[in-house]
Amino acid sequence: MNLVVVSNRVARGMANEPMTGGLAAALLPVVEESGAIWVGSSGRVRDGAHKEPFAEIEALGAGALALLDLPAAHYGGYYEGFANSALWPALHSRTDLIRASREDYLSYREVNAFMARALMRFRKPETAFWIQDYHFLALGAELRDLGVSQPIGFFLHTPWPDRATVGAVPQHRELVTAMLAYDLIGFQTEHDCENFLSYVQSDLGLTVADGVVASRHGISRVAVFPIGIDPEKFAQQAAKAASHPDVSRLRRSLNGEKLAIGVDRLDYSKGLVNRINAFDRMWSLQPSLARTASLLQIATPSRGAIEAYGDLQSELARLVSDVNGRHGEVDWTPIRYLNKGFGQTVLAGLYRTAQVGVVTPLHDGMNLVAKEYVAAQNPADPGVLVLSKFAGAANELDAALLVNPHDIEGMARTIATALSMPLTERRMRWEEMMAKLRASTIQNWFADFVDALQESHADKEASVPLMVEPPTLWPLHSANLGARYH
Ligand SMILES: O=P(O)(O)OC[C@H]1O[C@H](O[C@H]2O[C@H](CO)[C@@H](O)[C@H](O)[C@H]2O)[C@H](O)[C@@H](O)[C@@H]1O
Ligand SMILES: O=c1ccn([C@@H]2O[C@H](COP(=O)(O)OP(=O)(O)O)[C@@H](O)[C@H]2O)c(=O)[nH]1
Repeated sequence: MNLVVVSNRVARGMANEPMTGGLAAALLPVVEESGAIWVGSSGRVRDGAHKEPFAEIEALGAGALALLDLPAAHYGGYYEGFANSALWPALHSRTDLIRASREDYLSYREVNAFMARALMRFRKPETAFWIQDYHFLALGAELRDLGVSQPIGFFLHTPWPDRATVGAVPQHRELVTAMLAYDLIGFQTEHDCENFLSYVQSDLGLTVADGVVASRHGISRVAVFPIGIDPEKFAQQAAKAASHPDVSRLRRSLNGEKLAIGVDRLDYSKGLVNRINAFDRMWSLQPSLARTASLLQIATPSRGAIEAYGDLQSELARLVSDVNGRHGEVDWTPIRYLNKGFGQTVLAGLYRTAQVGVVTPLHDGMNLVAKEYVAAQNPADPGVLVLSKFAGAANELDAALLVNPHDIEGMARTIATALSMPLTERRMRWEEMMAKLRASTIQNWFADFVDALQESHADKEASVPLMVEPPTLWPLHSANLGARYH
């Protein structure tokens, strides 16, 4: 099989450069090993690109990376507009932040159609396409319109919210209908899957049986594939990074003080404000923790051209300065706040230096930082993970100290508990979490999805004759909707 992986964000094979987000970080090693072609945005735009797609192609491990210049006229409406100001807030249940214009939607559809045309260059008879994330909900349907009959799978890295929240996106019906062109639709959690199937049944009136949806596109299988990391590789990196200058400088600066660490894109879904408020509350409730425990918060700038992100950056800067002003001492800064990115090797060393990892999103598809923090720990003296129950990672990492990020006082107490947890309990919890990470690696995730895609496609091919007479074989909930979709 010849695999073509498509995502908006791609990573080049440079381990010492900061990754922009978990999708690129997770895919890089597996795409490198698999020999797939990875197609994504070059980050540059080009006038008239839609007439003739331009791709710079470079080697990536056993495969290749194709970096496409996206059409200049539509890039803003697609990326900052519809993808990140309509879909992202909706998918993270922030309907108050949705900014959805018809123009942006059309740009989004233009870029999906453009990507489909660009992909034709990589299509062979044995090609399977694997499309990543909310930037390309309609790409499968565009490919089918171009006559692609090969397997096409889709994986969503973010949460999929409840029906009412999906319904807040004006074009929800068109988009979800387009998604049904995929043979396989993967989600991070069981809950996301259930929400999607409930939408498809109730809002589109389609039949669902055993996770399989029947629509005018044929059948699509919906299943859960929780994304993982390579825990052994991360553990090795963390041990090696102890001598990295940034890591040793951090250790020296601590003077025996305990450290909590947070590493996030500067995004409103990550619960950064709530987290800082929880530390503020902790130092107020337990003044003995002042001077003895501090927070290192790395908040990597993200999507800075979008107003909600700019507002959050200003709010956090004010909040951190206020907390440091109130709790700080001449020789002690409670929160070290960094607005920059680090390479993963250094990050691994920073995670291992910290006694507590704090990951407190309000909603998060998975959150790989939570998994990386666990993998980076010293097995003889592991740190404690404080994890939001609203991160996808909480399904597997239930031996973490799970918190509700809306409960500031509860989080403050839990962080204090984590800072003083005895070694036996830390080891017990860490071993349990590490076993889960080893059982569900990024390599397994990749292989499981690709296998399931082949199977789903074979099932779809076998089911085509059945679709000729849908009313008998695929009874619908409502005759009206049936007429529209079959
Ligand atoms: O590409 P950007 O706009 O800079 O954003 C970075 C990525 O953010 C999101 O990452 C998600 O994928 C992770 C891996 O599955 C998951 O752990 C996390 O919960 C998600 O938020 C986004 O979904 C990606 O498309 C972006 O590239
Ligand atoms: O300065 C940084 C901050 C983050 N990351 C990486 O970015 C990814 C973040 O993924 P996560 O799933 O936690 O969240 P996302 O940003 O994708 O929403 C992780 O692999 C981090 O190691 C990085 O390389 N450098």
